[in-house]
Amino acid sequence: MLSSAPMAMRAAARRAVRSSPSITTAPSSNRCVVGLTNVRSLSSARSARPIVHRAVSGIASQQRRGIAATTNPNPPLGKKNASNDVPSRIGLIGARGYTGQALVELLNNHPYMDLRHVSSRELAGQELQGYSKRKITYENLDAEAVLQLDSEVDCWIMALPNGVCKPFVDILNQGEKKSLIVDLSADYRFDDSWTYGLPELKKRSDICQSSRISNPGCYSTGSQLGIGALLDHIDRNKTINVFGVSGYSGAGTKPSPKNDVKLLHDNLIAYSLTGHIHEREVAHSLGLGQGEVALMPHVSSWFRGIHLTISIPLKEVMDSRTIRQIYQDRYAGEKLVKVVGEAPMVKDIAGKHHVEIGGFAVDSTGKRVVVAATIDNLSKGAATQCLQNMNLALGYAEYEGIPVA
Ligand SMILES: NC(=O)C1=CN([C@@H]2O[C@H](COP(=O)(O)OP(=O)(O)OC[C@H]3O[C@@H](n4cnc5c(N)ncnc54)[C@H](OP(=O)(O)O)[C@@H]3O)[C@@H](O)[C@H]2O)C=CC1
Ligand SMILES: CC(=O)N[C@@H](CCC(=O)OP(=O)(O)O)C(=O)O
Repeated sequence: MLSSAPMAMRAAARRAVRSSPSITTAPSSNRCVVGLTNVRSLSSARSARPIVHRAVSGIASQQRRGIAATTNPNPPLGKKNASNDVPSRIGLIGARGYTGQALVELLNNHPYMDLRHVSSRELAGQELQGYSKRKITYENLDAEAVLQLDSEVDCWIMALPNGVCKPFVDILNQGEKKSLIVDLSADYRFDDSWTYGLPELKKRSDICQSSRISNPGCYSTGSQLGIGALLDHIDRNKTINVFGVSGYSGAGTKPSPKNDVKLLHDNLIAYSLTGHIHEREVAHSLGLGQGEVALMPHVSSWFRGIHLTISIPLKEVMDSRTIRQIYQDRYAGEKLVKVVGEAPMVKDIAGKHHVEIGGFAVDSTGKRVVVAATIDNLSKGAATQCLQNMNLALGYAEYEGIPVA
């Protein structure tokens, strides 16, 4: 919950901070140093203590919020710095959808984030349910309206279908204030001016300093974490095959055969068996060539959770134990990746925030391993990863507000 101080008092405090004559712009040369220090702090925060108040405060995020760098840019863990009393103000575009709902739930439990605006064309005028920190009414916000509200928001989350959020991004790009934008769609995942927010495999320091974060989706995140640890051992002349089955929430709320519960009953539907956009995304992001990864997606009758069976060709003979150890070493300390022995089950991952990787069955040649991974498409496949990225970019401890099992 947010602090119990009345809203008016906190608003006055925020105005005071913003209008402070002592506010200056930190020299750009400081940014990288602070960013790197942040990353070190984050690692120690992860291993050292469960509760970290706004222990790291990214210069980039302070500048976005009009707050000067403090003289001590890296305050001790557990101590608040000057900006800590001011929760980050969040706008959620596409709040009616499945990922939007998952984000509302997470933000409701985040100690330093304050949801301010939620948009839905269908629910405009209705009260947002499941958010207890304040009363919020759904608004129908177009791009112009979002720009008008930008001064009241530190971070916009775009939880819109693919191909819809460009006008919002374009208009915010024109504005002077560079609020953080995290986009859940696939629209900017190949755009080099955006940061691809997969913390476990990319540079956290880049995410910390970014104001445009493209959030990888469910198949992409599960596949990359399932393959990424073995990159140095893959036979690049052969194809990595990923057989995936998703729960139907992966298809969103817009009615289609892929979320038709009647059609899915006792059924499994294969779709986009070649050329799915996430196939290209996985290869691109892992630094592999087109055609090196084959993704075969399916959807079935459960609501949330994805199972991925990944067959990886190896360039040398390896055994199961060695491979499992490679995964354990690669993901040591990562709270949202669990390496297990047996192939994980999709029923165990629903509602959880991590990815589980196991199986590690090596065939009789010793040159092919089959790895199984499970991920909740709405959590680590979308909302949890979004919050992880927001925490990093807004200067909070990476797992703040994320129930880590
Ligand atoms: N579902 C999943 O498991 C995952 C989804 N994603 C990605 O996240 C994004 C959101 O997915 P999801 O929550 O499932 O989608 P939903 O279909 O459940 O929700 C879409 C949301 O966008 C709004 N919306 C739809 N069309 C428009 C439009 N033209 N203009 C403005 N608002 C619109 C809808 O509200 P309203 O119609 O009321 O305005 C709704 O709130 C997608 O890009 C998806 O690819 C990523 C990972 C996993
Ligand atoms: C069952 C189903 O339809 N799933 C979606 C994947 C959802 C997802 O991964 O979202 P991103 O598109 O943002 O990555 C699909 O195949 O397009």
